Amino acid sequence: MTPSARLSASIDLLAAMEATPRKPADAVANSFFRERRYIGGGDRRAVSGLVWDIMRAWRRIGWHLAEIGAQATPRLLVAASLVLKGTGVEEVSALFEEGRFAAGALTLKERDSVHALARRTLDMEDMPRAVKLELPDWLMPELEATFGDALEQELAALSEPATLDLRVNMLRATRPEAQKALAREGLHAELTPLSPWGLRLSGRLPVTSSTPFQDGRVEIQDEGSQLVAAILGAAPHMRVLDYCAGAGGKTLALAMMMENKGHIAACDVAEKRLDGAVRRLRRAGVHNVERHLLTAGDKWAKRRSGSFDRVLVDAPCSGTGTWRRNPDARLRTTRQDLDELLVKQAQILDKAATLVRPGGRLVYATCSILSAENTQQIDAFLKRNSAFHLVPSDSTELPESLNQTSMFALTPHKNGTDGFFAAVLERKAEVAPEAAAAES
Ligand SMILES: C[S@@+](CC[C@H](N)C(=O)[O-])C[C@H]1O[C@@H](n2cnc3c(N)ncnc32)[C@H](O)[C@@H]1O
Repeated sequence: MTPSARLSASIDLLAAMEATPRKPADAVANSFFRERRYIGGGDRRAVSGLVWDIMRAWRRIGWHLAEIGAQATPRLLVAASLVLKGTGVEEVSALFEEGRFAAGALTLKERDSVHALARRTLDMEDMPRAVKLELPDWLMPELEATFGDALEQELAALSEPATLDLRVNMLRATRPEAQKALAREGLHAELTPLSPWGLRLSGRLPVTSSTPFQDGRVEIQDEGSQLVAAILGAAPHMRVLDYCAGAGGKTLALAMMMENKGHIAACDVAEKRLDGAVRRLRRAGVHNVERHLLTAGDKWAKRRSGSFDRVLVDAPCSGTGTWRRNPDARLRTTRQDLDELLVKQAQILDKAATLVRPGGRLVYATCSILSAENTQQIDAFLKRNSAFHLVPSDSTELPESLNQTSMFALTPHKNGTDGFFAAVLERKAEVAPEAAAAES
């Protein structure tokens, strides 16, 4: 593709995103490229790179365009993004050339806007704080309360592109073995500093076509997500429930911790997601997992009440901890979305708690950085459920810095992971009748 054809494809992709504002940008991009198989890998990466850069600067570019009285059309967003990041006006105009597959020349009005932007830079002193930080206005107080003075640093780290983390499947290989196997295919990975199973690649590399991925020695999983699985402390022969299992990302890690021994029930309300786990479980050589689709009026949970040693609630959440990967979500999340999620999380937590055996443990986790979804949910749960209390994790797989912690809130800035929260709760053992009588 010529540089102008790449701009043209970027403009089309932005228009497709604008047409489906509630759909995650990566889902729109996937269908966009599926329908245009003629766009090769290098071009696809260049087009996505440009569009993702624009999304990371969405409010700031929009603010500049509003300041000069221009409309934020996909064409102007692309042109403005280039100019505001220092590309000369003439160079940008030349990129918008005529020709088959090209972006087409800038109109007179567009040229005027580009000229008006020439004296500006992406970040300006007089921008409102929420614009500078690429946040919806309503989220500012939430995040100020969570991060205080560290807000700028935390959000800057959440704007950086994410690393690509892998979890080595110890059922199939050790970390050094997997690392060597990847290196033989040109994929150079470092050990992750916190997870004992993690490898880190920098940049978007074609991992899924590599042999170690295809034969189940490695799985894509952020280091923070690996630590959420680790904090549960699942061990061989336990009965474990992954209540919001989705496509099984954490189920796979739990099965590995259990050395494929014991039983895992992986539940979810979304059939398609749960189906997505089948191939991954097979590839990883996991065979101690039963999948169960939760439906209204289902007796499954009732029959298993109080029967699990460990229960993981990887709750549906705002996903604010994964903004590095989904920069569009930063501006798509609404106050109403959050309010609905808070209700849902509390309901799921209460339901999942009934499945924990006396003396058993429940881990509540989110990939959110908002205290409303994290510590505040735990505080409220403990007030509603006096049978539970916070306890230090008994996992032997946590790094020293998190050893025996009862709660963590990881962030890209502090830990180099996605933002993840986890809290360990224990259901108090039932007091035996004789003991109760002696106490009274
Ligand atoms: C954060 S995702 C889980 C990701 C998954 N654990 C993983 O590691 O790949 C949250 C999941 O909760 C599921 N969910 C939503 N409402 C639920 C409910 N009422 N009960 C159980 N699962 C629910 C969603 O379908 C979604 O798959």
